[in-house]
Order: sequence, then C-alpha cells, then structure tokens
Amino acid sequence: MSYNLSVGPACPEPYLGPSLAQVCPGSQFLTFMTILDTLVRSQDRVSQLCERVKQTDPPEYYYDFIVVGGGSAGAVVASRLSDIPEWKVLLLEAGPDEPPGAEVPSMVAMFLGTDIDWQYQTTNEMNACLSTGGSCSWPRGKNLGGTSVHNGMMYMRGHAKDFDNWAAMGNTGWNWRDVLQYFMCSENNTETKRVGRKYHSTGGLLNVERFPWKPALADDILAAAAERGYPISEDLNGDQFTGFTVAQSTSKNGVRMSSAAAFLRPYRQRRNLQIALNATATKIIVENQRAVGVQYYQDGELRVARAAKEVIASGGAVNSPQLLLLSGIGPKEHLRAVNVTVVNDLPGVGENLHNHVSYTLSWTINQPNVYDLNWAAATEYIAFQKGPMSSTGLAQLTGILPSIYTTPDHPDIQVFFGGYQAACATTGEVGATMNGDGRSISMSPTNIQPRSKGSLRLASNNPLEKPIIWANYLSDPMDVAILVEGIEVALSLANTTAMAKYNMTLSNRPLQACSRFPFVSKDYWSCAVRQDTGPENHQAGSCKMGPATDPMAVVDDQLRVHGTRNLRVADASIMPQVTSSNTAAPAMMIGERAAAFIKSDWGVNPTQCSRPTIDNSLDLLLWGIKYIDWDQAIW
Ligand SMILES: Cc1cc2nc3c(=O)[nH]c(=O)nc-3n(C[C@H](O)[C@H](O)[C@H](O)COP(=O)(O)OP(=O)(O)OC[C@H]3O[C@@H](n4cnc5c(N)ncnc54)[C@H](O)[C@@H]3O)c2cc1C
Repeated sequence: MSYNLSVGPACPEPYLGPSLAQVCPGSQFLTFMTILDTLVRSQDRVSQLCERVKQTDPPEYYYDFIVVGGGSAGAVVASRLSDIPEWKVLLLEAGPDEPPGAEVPSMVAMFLGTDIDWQYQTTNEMNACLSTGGSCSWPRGKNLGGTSVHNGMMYMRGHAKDFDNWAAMGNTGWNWRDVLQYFMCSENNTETKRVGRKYHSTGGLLNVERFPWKPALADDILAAAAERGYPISEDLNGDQFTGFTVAQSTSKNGVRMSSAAAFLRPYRQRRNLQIALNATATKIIVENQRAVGVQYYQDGELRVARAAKEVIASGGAVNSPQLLLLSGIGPKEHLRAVNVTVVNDLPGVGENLHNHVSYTLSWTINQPNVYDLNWAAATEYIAFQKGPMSSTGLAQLTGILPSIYTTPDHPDIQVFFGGYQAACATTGEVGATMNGDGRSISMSPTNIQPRSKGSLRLASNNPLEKPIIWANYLSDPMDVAILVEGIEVALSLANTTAMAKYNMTLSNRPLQACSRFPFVSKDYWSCAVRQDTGPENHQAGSCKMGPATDPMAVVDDQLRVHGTRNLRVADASIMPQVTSSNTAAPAMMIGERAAAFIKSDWGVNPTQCSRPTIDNSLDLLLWGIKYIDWDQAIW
C-alpha cells in the first residue's frame, strides 16, 4: 500500500472551485479546511485531476447529437452515444467540472448553496413549508455530473412494482424485468459475494460498493430496527426490498463516483465526444416540428449548434420542462402568457411535478460533541481513502417499510439518518468539541409514494430566470398520514433497548403554530409536518412518459417528445410516478435506456450492455485486468 501525502497537483488543472474552506460556514474554518483542500487536490486517487475530461471551447457548429445536461442521466446518454465513432456528440453542461472536495464522501451536500447549485425554491405552498413562508429549498447540481456530485451516493433502484406500474400506465418495455438489465448494464458491483448475482453484475462503468467506514452507532440502529421486528437486509435492491440496511453506494474505494466520473472520464480521449462547460441551453431549435439544434449561452454570448440526428434534454426534473417551455413546447395558454411562440401545444410539460417528502426528528445523545473531522481522519483519508471521511456517516443507513396505508409488498416509507459526518472542522485537533451540548443525530422518515402533484411554469421568457416551482406538497391528506406513521416508526426506534445506552433526548421543540395539539400526538405531528416540511431531493415527473392517448404525457415509451420529431427527454422528469426510494440509479437507468432506443432507431445494434468499447491498447490492457472476475474466475 503506498502512502502519498505529497502536496501539489499531479496534473495541471484550471482552478476547480469552490474549495472546502468556502463550503464550511464561517471564517474560523479557513486555515484547516484550506490545507485539507490542498491535500485533496494533490491526491489524484481522490481528485482525479489527471483523468478529467477536457472541454471543447468553443464548440463546433455541426453535430449528430446534442445532449443538454451532463447530470446523472445526461452523462450516460452522451457516453453511450459516443460509443459509435461515426457519431459526433456534443454535451452541453451549464456548470463547470466538479470540485475535488466533492469527491470526498463525507463532504456530501456541502457544496449545495454555492455557485454549483441551481438553488431553486418552491413557492406558494399552502399546505407545507409553512415555517419558511410557504417555500422550501430544492438544491440541484449545476456542474458536470449534475446532482450525482452532491447526493448521498446511496445506490437504490426502487421497487419492482414502481416499474410494473409504469408499464401498466401504457409504457411498453418499462416493467421491472425490462429495466433490470439496464440497471445491471451500468453496474460494477464489487460486493457480489454479499449481494449475489441475481440482481447485480460486474463489468459496468458505475462502481457500486459499501463505504469502507461506518460509525459504531450504525450497528446499534440496525439492532434497534431488528428489535422492532424489521428485517435487516444486505441488499434492498434484491429480493427483499423491505427492511433496514447499510446501503451500497456509488463510490469507488472510498471516493465518490459521480456520473461524470463513471461515464465520461473513461472516454476523455474520444474525439467524437465534445463537452462544453458553463454552457446553458436557452432553447431547442425546432423547424417543421423537428428538433434541429440548440441555442445556448456561453462566454457571455448566445451560440448555436446544429444536430443532424437528435437533441436529448437531460436537464433534470426542473430544467428539462423549463427548456421545453422556453422552446415553445408546452401548454399553449401559458406559453402565450409569457410571450413564447407556441411550436407544440403539449399540456403536460411542467405538470405532474412531484417529490418525496420527509420530516426530520433530531436527538441529542450522551456522546461527546466532537468534530468528526480531524488530522487523524484527514491523514487516513488522504493516504488510504479510509476512515470517517470515506463515508457519509449515519447517512449510509436506510430503512424501507410499509405504512398501514399500502400493501406490505409495496412499501411507502423510507427512513434516512444523519450524524457523524466528517465535514467541517476548525483546527483538526483530535477531540476538539463543537459546543457543550450532546452530539446530535437525526432520523428523517419519508413518504416515498407521494400523491400530491405540483407544477412548474416560466416566470418569463428570459431563459436565465428561475422558473416558478410549486410542489403542492401535502395537499393530499394521505401524504400527511403516511408521514405521521413514519414519524412514529422513528420514535419507536429511539425507544429501544439497543438505543437506551445513548440516552436519546428529542431535540424537536413544540411548535407554537401547533400548540393547539398535545406535543408528540398524531395531531401534533400532522401539524408539524406542514410547518417544518422536509422537501427531499427526488424531484420527478414533470415531463411524464405515457402513450399519446394520455393528453398529459410528454414523451412516449421510447422517450420521444410527442409531436416534435428528433427530440427526447432522458432524466428523472420522465418518471410518471417517482420510484419509491432514491432516484439517481433510476435516472442513470433512464439514460441507458435512452441511448439504447436512439441506437436502435438509427440502425445501430445497442451494444452498450456488452463490454465498453476499447479505445486503444492501454484500454485493452486495463479492460483485461478489470473484467476478469478474480473472485470467481469468470470472464
Ligand atoms: C442533497 C441530495 C442528496 C441526494 N441523495 C441521493 C442518494 O443518496 N441516492 C440517490 O439515488 N439519489 C440521491 N439524490 C437524488 C439524485 O441525485 C437525483 O434524483 C438525480 O441525480 C437526478 O438526475 P437527473 O439526471 O434527472 O438530473 P441531474 O443529475 O440534476 O442533472 C441535470 C444536469 O443538467 C444540467 N442542466 C440543467 N439545465 C441545463 C441547461 N439549460 N443547459 C445545460 N445544462 C443544463 C445541470 O446543471 C445538471 O448537471 C440526492 C439529491 C440531493 C440534492
């Protein structure tokens, strides 16, 4: 094992900001976090500065395909289309490449609120987010890799019934059996001995593993769940979807693996894959009901690129409908109201917008309130990519279970956990304390089968203005009832023999706005969830997939936009109903599917689920080493 703490980037790089010092709140973090950021940048196994893609600036004018958005889904689409050497692909990404600090798992979500977050807010919530004026935050990644650069890396696919339901809505080819092969196509699961091969595979571009470290308290929480009668599972993506687990993650040897790292970096040498950063698509150009190019804003000017074959919108559940609307594709009354010329009256664009919704309970426990990040943790991570920085702390735990409002075989509650995150520290001194209070941990029960649906509209025809987002959270009373059940589950976990040694004390204080109800009663929680709503980050549905007979469908089951040729949408927005767990792996699966549909439509055998294309002799050698399964001696 090598021990490399040398300072100084291995490869020349432009500054990839923000730094770790900038993402911790307040100047007291400056010195230690600045040194840490320098060390992270200097360790190529973490920062991967030598493997980064090179951007094309300025892009050319003619391409075969233009993919808008290099996020979870878009990076997959661009990667897979560029498998075909004769196809010239442009990937337009509104943000820059990902900062090295974001590759550190413990820094999860720390870069939200900076320039690489779209920083969306919902508005006009009448039934939720009331303590923040009817508005909740919707962070979204604005960088290559999209939200996969900021997410908790939890590798969850959703329940088989989620996909079977999509198929039952008229989407042929999207049932669980159909989509499973595309999940497996992406996957290089390094734990097939633990999770088996029935639902998992090796040899794909996306590494799936478990973080090398977890806090000891994680095992006590699993014991608490077992005490309450919930199954403890090795794999909630297998035969058993219900239960509690330490989830697998999209990371490699303790380093985050974003969609850009997985799907774009291996092909940085491809000349037919051009990537434009800081390039915001402002309009899809449609001529004679056919998408022919994209107008985009880059380096202070409006530019145009033409697509001889197709345009694929992969901007995510907020930006893809926004881009369609800006292009004149959407409900005609709304488009006219904001002075956008109607090119395709498609009423479903921006409708059916929905998201999981949660409520966070916090406790203090009788453990010292020390910074989890210190010099020992930093040294271990920079040298070996192990220890507290190689994980998300308690956030790697999750549980999925059914409320009384669903059938046991289609659970509607997911519990997320928080605490023990080695993110910010002032001195790096081992044992330095934050304050005299006890350490804090949290549980966030989440309704993963929301019924409430909102919508998205343009605020104006200015493409750089944020759209108006209305989540319409908790408008369906059943969404509140499910959430309250989840809260009771979380409270019951705290009240177990397994957790008794921590002397857990609930930190949530009675809310004035809910004082008419006894604290900790069901009625109280029904009120509290509307006040302190947890907005969650699994937005979906705003360019819904469905047959042409459904007037609110935006794309068909091959992800083609109804009524506009040569235009597809591929990201979380196409989900007719959000999957019932985290959404990054499903978004990547959608990207895989989109590329396969496109290849098939243009007369190419969609070979992406066989082994990746070998670009040169070095790749050939690496391919040979990588795809021998040494454990089982199977190629
Ligand atoms: C804090 C947080 C934690 C999460 N944790 C998890 C987790 O642990 N596991 C999990 O599975 N999911 C998690 N998620 C959710 C998951 O990451 C997202 O659902 C998923 O990444 C969405 O993928 P997407 O392709 O639809 O959009 P994105 O990944 O958001 O990609 C959209 C991309 O398009 C770009 N773009 C948008 N508009 C334009 C434009 N006009 N021009 C050019 N580019 C544009 C954006 O900048 C972005 O790069 C989390 C999300 C957040 C915010």
